Amino acid sequence: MNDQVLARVADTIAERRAAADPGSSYVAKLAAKGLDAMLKKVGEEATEFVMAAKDGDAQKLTYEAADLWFHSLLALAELGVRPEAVLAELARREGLSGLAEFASRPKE
Ligand SMILES: N=c1c2ncn([C@@H]3O[C@H](COP(=O)(O)OP(=O)(O)OP(=O)(O)O)[C@@H](O)[C@H]3O)c2ncn1[C@@H]1O[C@H](COP(=O)(O)O)[C@@H](O)[C@H]1O
Repeated sequence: MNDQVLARVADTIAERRAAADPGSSYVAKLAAKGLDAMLKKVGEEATEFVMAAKDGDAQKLTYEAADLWFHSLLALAELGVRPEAVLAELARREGLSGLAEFASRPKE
């Protein structure tokens, strides 16, 4: 286990999106349904993450976080964003501190 896991899962997602059978591949099944279906799953998994956190169940929280990250990777892939870009943004923020420095970030 190392920090290449996100990149490897993104590579697998790209392979499955390109070639896999929606009948046997979960990635291909959601890719066939499109972005809205992926975003619906992200919302559901985020809710399950919050419920696990409120329960204080660390094992379930870990499981739900993995579900949330995975479905986020699916949505990122649909929009052509690699996890390396997200990790680079987190790394950039390591050099920032305090409200003033974060004020320059893109607004919703
Ligand atoms: N990490 C995951 C992963 N995490 C979760 N899931 C799927 O996401 C689902 C989670 O959704 P839910 O908990 O809501 O369960 P569900 O009700 O069965 O799901 P739905 O019916 O709502 O779709 C699980 O049932 C799994 O099928 C995943 N499916 C795939 N991966 C990765 O993607 C790779 C390719 O998978 P396939 O495309 O299936 O070959 C795998 O080798 C893994 O690395």
